[in-house]
Amino acid sequence: MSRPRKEKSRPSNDMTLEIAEVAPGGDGVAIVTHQGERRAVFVRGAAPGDRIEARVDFGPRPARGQLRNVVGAGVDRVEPACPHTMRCGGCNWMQIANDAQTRIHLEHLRAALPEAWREHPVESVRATSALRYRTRARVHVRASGGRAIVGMHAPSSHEPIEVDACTVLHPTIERARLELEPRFERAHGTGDVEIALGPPVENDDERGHVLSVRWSGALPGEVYARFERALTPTGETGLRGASIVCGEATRPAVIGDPTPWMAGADGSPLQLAVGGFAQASEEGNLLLARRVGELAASALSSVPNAHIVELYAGAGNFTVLLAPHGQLVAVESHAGACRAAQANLSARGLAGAKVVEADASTYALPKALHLLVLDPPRTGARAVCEQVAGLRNPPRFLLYVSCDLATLGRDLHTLSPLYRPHTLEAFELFPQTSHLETVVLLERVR
Ligand SMILES: C[S@@+](CC[C@H](N)C(=O)[O-])C[C@H]1O[C@@H](n2cnc3c(N)ncnc32)[C@H](O)[C@@H]1O
Repeated sequence: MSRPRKEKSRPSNDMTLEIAEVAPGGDGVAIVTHQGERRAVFVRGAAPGDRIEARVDFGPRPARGQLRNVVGAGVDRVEPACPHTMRCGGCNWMQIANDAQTRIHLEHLRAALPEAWREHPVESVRATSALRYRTRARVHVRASGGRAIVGMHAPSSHEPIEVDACTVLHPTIERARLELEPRFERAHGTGDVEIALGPPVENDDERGHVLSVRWSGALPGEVYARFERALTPTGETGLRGASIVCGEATRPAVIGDPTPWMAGADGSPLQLAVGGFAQASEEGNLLLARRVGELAASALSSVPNAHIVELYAGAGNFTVLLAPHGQLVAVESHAGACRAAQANLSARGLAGAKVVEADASTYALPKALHLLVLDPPRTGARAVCEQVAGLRNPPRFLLYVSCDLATLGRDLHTLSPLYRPHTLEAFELFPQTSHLETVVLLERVR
């Protein structure tokens, strides 16, 4: 007599699943029949081709599976470089080989494109470092009873979890992260700390870091005193400055110089805004920004004194490369980023470019425009693309830099009747994660 199948004695939601593919959000997807219905089950931490045991919750749609055990590894599965990957919300693709990450990203990018553009060639640009690349980190602090926990968010949660080492952080950022916990001793409350790099120096080992702290209530004086004592001079790795905003305060307490910096793609340092946007990887950004500059230059090569608008300009990462090609207006909503962009332009003798502090989504585009550059946040640029689609004379070239495939796809659909793809490039700026940076240069068809 054959033994009864083990699955039958389990509760119905403990299942063996075959992972058919990975969804753009990063989860593995299995298709199962549940109560006579075909259901998709999304599982964090799964790789394509995996056979896994999972506890499945059919309540939400799609259903959610919690990975219990990998019983058969798919060909793309690797041993994660970090032991915390299932507890930490930071890197959702540590279990997928780097080559496969790139292949899946390209599949996701193609699927997001308007159908008529899916055969267009897509270049993939690999990150030079797949570990220790993040030059910016946000960590979460919870302090009570004299002790503080500094950690990353758990997946789909705002609870900080402690990790003894983070393999994707740049060594300077990782050192700074590990120094934080004792600095918050005897504090009470919760907070977020952004860790970024200080000004570039010749020897990268001597690069300092800066902190931007946002705390729920008041912080005791001894915490400020610890940050002050930690300040280190240029030429030594350590803290260059901190900006601390507590409770409802609108102005920060400033210790040292908290200005974050990164290497600019034109070879000069680029000042960033405290609390403003910064690309996640300095090294990856050099590849990205250089390419944006090259594509703009090639699009405008036959247009003397071109009119260029750059929306979502940040602190001028691309602005300083676009400004030499014509009359440029850069639009950004963060006041500190606008000041930094202006300073970066002035430091390069490019003060003729105009920086406008405004909402890009309602910014009225000028009638004659040769190039429009967009680098929106993950929510994309729906209103801008609708405005472009309604213009009598849309810009001849549109360069869209995106960090979110879903909103990029939506916006390209709006633009597709007017434009054809000139260049499509996928930048692996966030290795070990499902996130992808995309650069799309479009040329007007009529
Ligand atoms: C993805 S970042 C790009 C910044 C810059 N291109 C860079 O590479 O550093 C998006 C920028 O858009 C800004 N932003 C977000 N919403 C905005 C809006 N409605 N209007 C103008 N700028 C906005 C953010 O402050 C941020 O600086």
